[in-house]
Amino acid sequence: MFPNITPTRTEAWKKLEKHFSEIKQVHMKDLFKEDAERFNKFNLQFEDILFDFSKNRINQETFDLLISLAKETKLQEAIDGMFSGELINKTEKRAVLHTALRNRSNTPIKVDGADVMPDVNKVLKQIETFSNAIISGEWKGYSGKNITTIVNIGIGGSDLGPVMVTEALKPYKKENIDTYFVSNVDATHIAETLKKADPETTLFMIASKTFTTQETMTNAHSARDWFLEKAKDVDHVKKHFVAISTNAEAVAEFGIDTQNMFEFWDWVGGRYSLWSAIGLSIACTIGYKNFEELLEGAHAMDNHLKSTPFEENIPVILGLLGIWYNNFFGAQSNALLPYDQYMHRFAAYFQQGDMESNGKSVDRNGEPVDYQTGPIIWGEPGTNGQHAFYQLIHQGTKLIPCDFLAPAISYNPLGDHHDKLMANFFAQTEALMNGKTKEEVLEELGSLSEEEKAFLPAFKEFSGNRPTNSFLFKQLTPKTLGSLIAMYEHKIFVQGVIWNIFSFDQWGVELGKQLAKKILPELEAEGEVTSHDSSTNGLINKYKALKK
Ligand SMILES: O=P(O)(O)OC[C@H]1O[C@H](O)[C@@H](O)[C@@H](O)[C@@H]1O
Repeated sequence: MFPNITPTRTEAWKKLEKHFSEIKQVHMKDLFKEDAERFNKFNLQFEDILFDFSKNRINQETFDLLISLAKETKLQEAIDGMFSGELINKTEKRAVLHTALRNRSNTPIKVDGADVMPDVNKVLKQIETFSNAIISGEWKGYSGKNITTIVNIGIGGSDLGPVMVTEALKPYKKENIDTYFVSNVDATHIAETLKKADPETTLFMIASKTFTTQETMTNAHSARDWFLEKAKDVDHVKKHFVAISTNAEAVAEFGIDTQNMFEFWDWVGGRYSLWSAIGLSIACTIGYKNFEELLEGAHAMDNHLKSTPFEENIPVILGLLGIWYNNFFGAQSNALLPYDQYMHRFAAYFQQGDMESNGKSVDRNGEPVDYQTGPIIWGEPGTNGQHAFYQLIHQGTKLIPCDFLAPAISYNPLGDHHDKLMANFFAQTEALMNGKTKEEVLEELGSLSEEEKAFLPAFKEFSGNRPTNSFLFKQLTPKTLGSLIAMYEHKIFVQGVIWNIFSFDQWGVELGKQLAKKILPELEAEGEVTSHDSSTNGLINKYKALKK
């Protein structure tokens, strides 16, 4: 049985509250001074990834109490439940098995008594065959030319993962294939993309789990119209349109040959679907072997989560540290700061991953929670972020726990760029931890007037004691990226279990969708709209007047 325990009622939580009142004033600087072994105690190595969590506002007691919180909330049972195909997404009565998509050991995983692995392997084979045919040029467009452009049309989970991964793994990109992503229903997105495409050499991937999403269907129809304007014959559609979906009926209705459909299943959540056929654009961009490496990396992290004691379990510790700041220090957000330009969509990807999963305010019994749940996720790659928002992280009134991520080896070994980049990474985490005292400021101000010395230090002081996690890995290979993504996926899972919320549904995105459907005909009809509140009526009517 999946656990259902209110975290705030556990012994560990009560102890953590008491412990928090004792440790909240303690400065990390002193913790480092007191213990020369602190780094050694609070770092873990997973394959090529070093996880340093020593720059956190914790001591051994905090760590032990957090681990007991995970144990008391029966996290291990929850992990076992997810991996074994239990219907843990209870509000949708579904299993949660993105881990099966990358189950490289191929052990049977059962949903409703049937092993899902044969189907998973069948679709993987289909992805392999198809991506090889596209990359090799064996697959031809209607006029006999090779495919050179892929346009993936999807949104949310059917877009963000492939966007993030194809950007992150650009060094592995096949030279003869250019991949674009269209998500927004704003016509600008598709119009600007199609300017770069030629119908004879373009392949559209219509990616939608439900195949009913308004944005995706609208873009798909516009793409089809654009294609047919030149290709003329509807029979040519099958060479230029493939579908990725769980909804075969809707795919056929759209006019895509179901032979060109790549299936996935309702036990794959949209935001956890890049490992499924939704990853087809990834495989066609970087090659199937590299896509498989991505799966390997994720699988290795899955095994780590499943079978490593919590004390050495990276996603578990990452999740617990997040809870420590979120629920005890009152931190509201978590910044993801990759020092790798290729990872520039990483934070955007986990905005959906984390916020759609844990942005919930009722527990597993349907009762409102009286404690904080999912954080706001944000971030930009370093050093851009440094020159934009780090001011607030260093000296603002909000505590913002940050994750720094970087490779030791750059794919672009140009001059001393990478050392400079990394010098900034290390300097930032050090500065956030140490801060700068009044004495240090005064020393720097040596030659200034007494008046300035009295006035300026208040502004130039840094309190420090701002927590960071550091992830330093050898190089951003497909395998390492797979592990990093799975690590954050599992961090989200761990937190959802402890907060006793359902992490795998997303009812909160429905209301806006429903209302938009209702408003659309009102925009197209003649006359004034009066069916809403005065603000909404006013805006709609102004819009109708302006667009005339
Ligand atoms: O793949 P689909 O079905 O088009 O859904 C796209 C997105 O729609 C909604 O915003 C949510 O349900 C997301 O989780 C999902 O990723």
